[in-house]
Amino acid sequence: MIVLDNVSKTYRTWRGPGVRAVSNVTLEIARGEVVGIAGPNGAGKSTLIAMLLGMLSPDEGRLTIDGVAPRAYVERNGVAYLPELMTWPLTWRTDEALRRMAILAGIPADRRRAEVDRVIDAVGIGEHRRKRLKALSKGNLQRVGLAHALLTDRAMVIFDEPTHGLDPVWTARFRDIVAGIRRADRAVLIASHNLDELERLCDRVAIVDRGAIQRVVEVRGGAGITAPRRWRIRVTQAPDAVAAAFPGAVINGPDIECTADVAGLNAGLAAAITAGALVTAVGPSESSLEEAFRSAVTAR
Ligand SMILES: Nc1ncnc2c1ncn2[C@@H]1O[C@H](COP(=O)(O)OP(=O)(O)OP(=O)(O)O)[C@@H](O)[C@H]1O
Repeated sequence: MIVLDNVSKTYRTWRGPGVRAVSNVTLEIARGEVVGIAGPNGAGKSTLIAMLLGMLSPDEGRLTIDGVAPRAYVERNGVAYLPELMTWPLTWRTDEALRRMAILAGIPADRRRAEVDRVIDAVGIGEHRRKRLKALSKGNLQRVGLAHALLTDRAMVIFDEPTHGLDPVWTARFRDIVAGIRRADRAVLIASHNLDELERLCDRVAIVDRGAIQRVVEVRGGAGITAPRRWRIRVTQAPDAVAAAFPGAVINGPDIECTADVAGLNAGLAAAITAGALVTAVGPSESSLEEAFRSAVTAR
């Protein structure tokens, strides 16, 4: 559905060579997919999103959505977009703001009230519906933005830092909301600094740095199960038995850090338990996305 073919964008300045914010990005996003974009500050995520929304044009390469330029696509079909920062007048009241957005989205008058109620309910802001936006907390304002994104039935959904400002309960609920909007005919793109969130929500995550895609990581469906990775094993008894079962393992306080694939992990644990280890917890020492991010992004 979304095709970026060698897309680049440079911000021109009066002096100097300008800033090449996006550099030769090639990526395809199909209907049915949830794709993440991760990258450090200034990596080019917002510039990519602005081009997908048709607000900026690439100055090299080709970017199409359903075969047409983004601006034409968005004008024809609309987009569900949650921006990083809310830009509506803060004197608007929550329900009135959403009603205006419903009008702009072309929702017929007889369904408008029900649709606004539905999204207010979906993001749990019923008690704030008559408040002015300026009186809302940051997290509740973010939920209003999310309500707006849920208001329309769009095939392209773009979330920019969607859980920014949300408390842990709503961060978790947001995951359910994304699970609910995943659909076979819809492409969802999520830009976030929260790798844990991207790992839980997305099928693939593009790691962007200095304007370029450094890696695309498959994060779903047990991808990488045969690849060795770092594990952290906690024991209350016989840590030496665990260390002995994993060549190169390091005992670090109550934890043992080791490297193994999933089959090796199970075999090593079985041997350690037989040798008297009492295992209380086992988990990856860092997520595979974190590992990929760390190796793909140049420190600065
Ligand atoms: N209007 C602009 N004029 C000139 N340079 C810009 C402009 N907007 C962004 N840039 C530069 O382009 C590069 C990419 O910026 P962009 O905002 O796309 O990054 P980002 O990944 O969204 O960053 P963040 O995570 O901090 O939001 C940065 O070097 C930034 O300074």
